[in-house]
Amino acid sequence: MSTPALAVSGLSVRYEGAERRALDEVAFEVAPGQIVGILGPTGAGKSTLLQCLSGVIPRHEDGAAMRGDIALFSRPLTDFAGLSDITETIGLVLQDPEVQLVNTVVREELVWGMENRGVPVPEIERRLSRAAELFGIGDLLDRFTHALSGGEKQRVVVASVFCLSPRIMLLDEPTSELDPAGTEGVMNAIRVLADEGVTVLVVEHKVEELAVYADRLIAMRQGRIEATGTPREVLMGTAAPDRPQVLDIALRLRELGHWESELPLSVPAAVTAWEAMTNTPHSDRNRT
Ligand SMILES: Nc1ncnc2c1ncn2[C@@H]1O[C@H](COP(=O)(O)OP(=O)(O)OP(=O)(O)O)[C@@H](O)[C@H]1O
Repeated sequence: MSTPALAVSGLSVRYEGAERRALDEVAFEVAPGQIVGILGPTGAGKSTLLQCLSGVIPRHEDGAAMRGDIALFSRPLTDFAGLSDITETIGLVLQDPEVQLVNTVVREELVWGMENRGVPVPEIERRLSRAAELFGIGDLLDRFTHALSGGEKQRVVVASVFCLSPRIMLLDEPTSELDPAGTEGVMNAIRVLADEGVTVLVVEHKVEELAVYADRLIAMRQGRIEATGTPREVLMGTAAPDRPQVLDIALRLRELGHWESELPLSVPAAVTAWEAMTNTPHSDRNRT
């Protein structure tokens, strides 16, 4: 691999008074421009991992003892002067968007971080209109942040981190409050950014979406990495915490001798495979 965007080794965290480690000897690398999906049941350590990668632990979390090494583009995290220095490279979107919204109006929310960084006005305007287009928030720019729905808040928070133009984005369940269309919109935007070279780590419970959009998955349990690889490798393996329902159905059909094609990880892939197997276009089946 060329210089990894992220390199983690021997990363362990124990919260004060906790019986077990929240992270236990975690190690992995991520290439620039990849989307890595992080899966795992509640308490697996996913959020703790993102907080370590963004320097929140240990710098802003006294109650967590951390050891191990993290490097962003080969630069050890310990070499960064402070959180504001780290956020030049890495942007974190927390699980709860309320915590991250600090301005009254959406446009101010998107602009203030750029102004604080001294981004020139024409560039602020450019990023603002790109964010509005990518995350579908053009009609929200003049709304009060407190009056947005949960899903709207999530899109605004992701867009405001995008506006800071980080090389790595860490997203903690960025679509938990979004409907299927909103989820697809955010995932598509993430794909566009990754294709432009931004590295994205996204914690998600929506496994079908991860199967489609992620280049790699990391499956965690009890602070450890249980499996890592392509979505197919991880979701077909025994360590997968969840499987897309469509994959389970196709597996069952295969056992019964009714599914000859490659096993699908998403509904569109299943439809395409079904069309090929039955020689029946999906739209025709809808009409009959
Ligand atoms: N601030 C904290 N103080 C003490 N223990 C914590 C703290 N934050 C997390 N933990 C514990 O660390 C472990 C990992 O938590 P973490 O939030 O990282 O898991 P997660 O995989 O993100 O879970 P979820 O999917 O529910 O968000 C859990 O046992 C949790 O109770």
